[in-house]
Amino acid sequence: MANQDDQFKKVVSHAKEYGYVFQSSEIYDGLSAVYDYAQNGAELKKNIRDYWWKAMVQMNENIVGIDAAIFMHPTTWKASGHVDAFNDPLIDNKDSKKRYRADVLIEDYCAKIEAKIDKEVAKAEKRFGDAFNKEEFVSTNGRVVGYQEKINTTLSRMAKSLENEDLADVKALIEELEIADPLTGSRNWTDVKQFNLMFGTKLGASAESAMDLYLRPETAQGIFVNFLNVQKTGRMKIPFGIAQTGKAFRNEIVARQFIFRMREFEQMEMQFFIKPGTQKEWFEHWKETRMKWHLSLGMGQYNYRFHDHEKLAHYADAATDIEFKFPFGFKELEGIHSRTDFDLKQHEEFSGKKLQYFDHEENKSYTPYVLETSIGLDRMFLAVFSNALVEEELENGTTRTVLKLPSVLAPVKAAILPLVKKDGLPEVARQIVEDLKWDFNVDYDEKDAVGRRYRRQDANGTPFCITVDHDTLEDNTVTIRHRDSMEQERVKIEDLRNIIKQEVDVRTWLMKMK
Ligand SMILES: Nc1ncnc2c1ncn2[C@@H]1O[C@H](COP(=O)(O)OP(=O)(O)OP(=O)(O)O)[C@@H](O)[C@H]1O
Repeated sequence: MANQDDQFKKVVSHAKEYGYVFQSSEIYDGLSAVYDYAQNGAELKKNIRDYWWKAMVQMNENIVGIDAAIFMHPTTWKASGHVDAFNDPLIDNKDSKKRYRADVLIEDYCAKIEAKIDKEVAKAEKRFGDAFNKEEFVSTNGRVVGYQEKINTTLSRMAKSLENEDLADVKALIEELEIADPLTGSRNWTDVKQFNLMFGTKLGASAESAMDLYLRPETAQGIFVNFLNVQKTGRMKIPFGIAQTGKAFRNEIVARQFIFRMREFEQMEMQFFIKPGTQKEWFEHWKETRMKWHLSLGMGQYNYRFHDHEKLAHYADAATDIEFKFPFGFKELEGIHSRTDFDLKQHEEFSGKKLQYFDHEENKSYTPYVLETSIGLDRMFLAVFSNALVEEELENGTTRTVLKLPSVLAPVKAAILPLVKKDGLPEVARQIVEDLKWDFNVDYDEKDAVGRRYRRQDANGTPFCITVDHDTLEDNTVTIRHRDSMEQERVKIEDLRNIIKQEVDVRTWLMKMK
């Protein structure tokens, strides 16, 4: 656990030190769970967004993108169910005055038991060596079976109580399990209450005419209310999708883990409108397609897993999460939901407008079913960034910090370095910058010895360093150094553009989805 914590701390401090993520309003001591993307972070974020947009919109003839407003008519949120049901159960500790999510306290309790199971497994693995059969061990070892049962009964009781809105039982469970405030150890809890996560605001100048509004807690509803507009003006035929990226806001009770859980964040969502009855096939299709998108970035298959939901939201008939192994364990990165016709039907009812599709092949109208893929851009940023940050032991006994970002996403694609600040080398290097900047985001760096500059660019995730030396003046060649292998080769200046393009081009990466 200490290792995971250390790794996570390194991620957070590296993100600050190299201009990726800053605490918002830091000079005023920050604002809890709100972050700003800095000069490199903004580029990385934009590149992730573009990579998603190209895979979803540009590569699919039947998917189009929109950009709906953050403010929406307040009835939208009544229809969607957010006003009544977008709640988290909260509990306060009377002594520490700290507020927690009751379900998270219980889940953390279970995670601790899970850690005990892992410990037992590791011990047994050490004892039995190659003869160890994990599956058999966890299903027969008395202590492990007991732990597992405890987790199962706890989680299923919690799920049932939450579903039945039996908040008294959630509190009873916390008391029975003797769960204490993680900060102070106090068990002096208030009752569990529901807390709506939407931020409210007002539209209009005078108090009398002002209208209560919400900041959208998800981007999906902007797609649903525009469903017919897009379908008609784009002459879209089912099956088709509408995608959008944009800010969403949730007043999370406990926002923690850096940019994993924020109060202002960005989503990349796509709603795919389909014929009723075909949702199972499309659910499988999008599960597979979205996983391929993740794997195309080469961040290791073992870092991903599906988590199929047993307990479904009221609007869904199937749901799965793509979980990623963050520095603090496997957690949801993306949700794929089969949302039935719930949203369109609700908006029909609340607006009084028909939101149906006329199917020319079947010669009838129906309310389409919807398959949703929804991923948090900030979470994806954290996945990419934390996975990329490594410390490597080098042959000469030193270590280097390197940010092995997928080169298609790296903020700066190449750094151009004159070996020395004289003899006309800076001028040649500047000329290369002038030439490459039309195609790529490149950096010019002449400060410090070249070895230090290499290290700086490694830590910044720059895939290529291009060094201009005295031979360049003779034969128009430069040294190009590859970030991950540290290999260097001599190439012609005129070939640089193609060499870089081949490596960082979206096409090269997205082709891996095929
Ligand atoms: N507070 C948040 N901060 C950053 N990203 C978020 C936040 N809430 C949701 N997301 C992202 O939006 C995606 C889709 O939203 P969805 O409503 O399905 O999340 P969720 O199931 O409420 O997430 P969680 O269970 O982690 O709260 C999530 O998979 C996640 O990547």
